[in-house]
Amino acid sequence: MVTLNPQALYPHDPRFVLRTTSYGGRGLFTNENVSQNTLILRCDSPYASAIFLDFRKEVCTQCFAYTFEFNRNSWSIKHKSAGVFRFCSETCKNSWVKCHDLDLMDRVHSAIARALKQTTKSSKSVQHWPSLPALVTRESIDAAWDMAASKISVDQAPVDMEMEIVYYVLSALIRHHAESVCSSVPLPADRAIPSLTGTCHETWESMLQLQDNELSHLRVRPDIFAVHTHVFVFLRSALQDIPELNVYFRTPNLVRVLLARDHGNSFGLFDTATQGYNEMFGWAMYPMGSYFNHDCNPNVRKARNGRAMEFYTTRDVPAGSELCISYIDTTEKVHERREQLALYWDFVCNCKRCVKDISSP
Ligand SMILES: C[S@@+](CC[C@H](N)C(=O)[O-])C[C@H]1O[C@@H](n2cnc3c(N)ncnc32)[C@H](O)[C@@H]1O
Repeated sequence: MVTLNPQALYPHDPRFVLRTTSYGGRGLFTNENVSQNTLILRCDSPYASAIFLDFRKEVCTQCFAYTFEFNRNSWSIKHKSAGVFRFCSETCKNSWVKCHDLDLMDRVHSAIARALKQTTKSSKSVQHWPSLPALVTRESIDAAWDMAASKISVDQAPVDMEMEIVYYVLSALIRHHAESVCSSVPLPADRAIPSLTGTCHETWESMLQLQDNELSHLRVRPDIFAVHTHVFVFLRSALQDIPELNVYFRTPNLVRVLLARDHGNSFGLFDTATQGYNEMFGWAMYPMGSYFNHDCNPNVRKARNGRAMEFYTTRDVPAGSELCISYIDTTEKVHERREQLALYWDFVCNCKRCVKDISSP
């Protein structure tokens, strides 16, 4: 059971406070006047992330630089571990190497490769799998998870989209393991996890404090249940001989709470060079950045800066105001904006601009 203590979440910065809003759970408010273009939050590194499989050769694992922005086809600097990780420079490769337990990474990636060989490839999502009943409730989701978790292994390999979630979950669990090692045996300074010492203190605990969107999401997308449970059973079977990680699969709880917070809280990773249409090549969770509610006339904008996500005010903001970003393209008309927010974010936007636009179309 997670105890929500929102006030304790921004202890490092007394300028901001989390409060419950009348319309959309908690929101982040400023205690002071903030002038335009102020950097109000910098999240140095995501807690969990994944690059879409199609982009793995083109996106730097460390700084997320995208080859397209540099007129190249792929990054050639690889880490020997299964050839999965590509980097734009030796500096990025070295930064990544410093923050990872390479022996563990090697064993995990060999285990995943072995598990993939033992399953059959299919272009369809998992077949003959427990599904959710028509009435989706907490209880029915619990029962369906128990049923799915009672499966010992899977015959069918995860499809590409599921493999991306496999890597996303792995990134979080490897990080969670590193935190537990850090808290018992402090790592030498040059092996410290950067974002634990950076502006934001992202931890498993800060991930747990995010809004749980499992029920609302599965009501809209019940098909995602098979995806999540397939990922869990596949990973549990693949990692059974990895003692550092197999402890996280004794029950589905850890993977489930992580995935329950992925939807609705994670950020798309987009290229930063293109004007107008930006290409999305992956997604990432920056827990401290996930308290900004949406507004169609936002006073905060987000900007990815390498691996970091930064948040800047778009105008002068008076003390006491809520700080909001936009989750969508706000140049769209009100009906399109509301449709997108309902479809992808499961809420009806009632921001001042939407209310005004609806009453005077
Ligand atoms: C990234 S979280 C923002 C923080 C969240 N309110 C909380 O308490 O953790 C996104 C979720 O906040 C709520 N939300 C954000 N903006 C909203 C809005 N304009 N109207 C209604 N709900 C909103 C929705 O539940 C959405 O899925």
